[in-house]
Amino acid sequence: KVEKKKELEWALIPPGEVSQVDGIVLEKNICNSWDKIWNFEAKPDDLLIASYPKAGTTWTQEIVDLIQNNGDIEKSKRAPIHLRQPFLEWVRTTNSGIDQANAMPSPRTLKTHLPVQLLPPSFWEKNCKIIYVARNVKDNMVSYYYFQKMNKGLPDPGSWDEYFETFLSGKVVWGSWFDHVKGWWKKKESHPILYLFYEEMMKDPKREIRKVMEFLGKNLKEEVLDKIVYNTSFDVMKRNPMTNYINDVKMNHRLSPFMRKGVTGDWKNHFTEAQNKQLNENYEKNMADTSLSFCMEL
Ligand SMILES: Nc1ncnc2c1ncn2[C@@H]1O[C@H](COP(=O)(O)O)[C@@H](OP(=O)(O)O)[C@H]1O
Ligand SMILES: CCc1ccc(OS(=O)(=O)O)cc1
Repeated sequence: KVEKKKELEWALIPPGEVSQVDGIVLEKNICNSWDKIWNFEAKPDDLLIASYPKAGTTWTQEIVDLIQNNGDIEKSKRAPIHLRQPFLEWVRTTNSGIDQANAMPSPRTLKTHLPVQLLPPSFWEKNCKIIYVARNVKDNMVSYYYFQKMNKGLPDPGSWDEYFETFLSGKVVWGSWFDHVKGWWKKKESHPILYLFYEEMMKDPKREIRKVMEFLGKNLKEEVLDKIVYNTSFDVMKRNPMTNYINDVKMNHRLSPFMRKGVTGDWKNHFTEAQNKQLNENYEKNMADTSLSFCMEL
């Protein structure tokens, strides 16, 4: 009965409305608050975790939080991840990521999905450390499709075939995957950015966690690193109410859980042969001007 009530309540929530900032599709709430977001005052000791949506942001956030807390699991369970690390551009009627960040003591860790050109300039001026995480386009697209289906904060994605075209056109919330990953990759040349890959995190989580630790200037014992690897594994994070967004009223986990599959190569279960060919051609064209490369299967 409770489940049925929740289902009805979710069905009544209108899907997210969008508008644009400088040609980038964003949630309408974000566009309406753009001046406040753009003028956000970063501090030199802020750490920013940036990504295209569904690239492994939450995974990276939990790794960072556990490193900062020397692997203390209980400390990382102090609050849901979006309260521990405010989502910079997130806006709701009574609250926003900016308000949360402004009310927080330093050192702060923040999260954003903004493309590099829309990041508030104070992050560059204050030379803040940034961790960017990227995921191969095919799995990223599949994951985003399911997320748009289950999250009423975003527009309904339509059918898979429709979404495939929308995604490739770049007219999805937070913009083109290609421009996002390339823009942040380029910025790495002039700014302290640790650029991580979801697929590398899957292949060797301990190696990637160590990279994060070194970037943060920490030195943790091997057993602490092992503990972090275990507690940030997909199965553990899926069961952790502080990382699985289970209490977010806009998300319908019965339709598709936030912690969905956590694998590389699930795109093979969704792409038709024709779609795979179209994407490969599109990929070649769009990635011709970058040294960035991705692994599509492990
Ligand atoms: N610890 C973990 N290990 C592997 N994948 C994880 C993970 N935690 C979250 N994910 C996956 O990362 C994606 C969500 O990314 P984000 O946090 O950026 O929204 C989802 O992918 P899938 O939908 O492919 O399962 C989710 O399952
Ligand atoms: C629409 C708001 C929203 C909420 C949560 C999100 O999660 S994630 O950043 O993709 O992990 C994204 C957008």
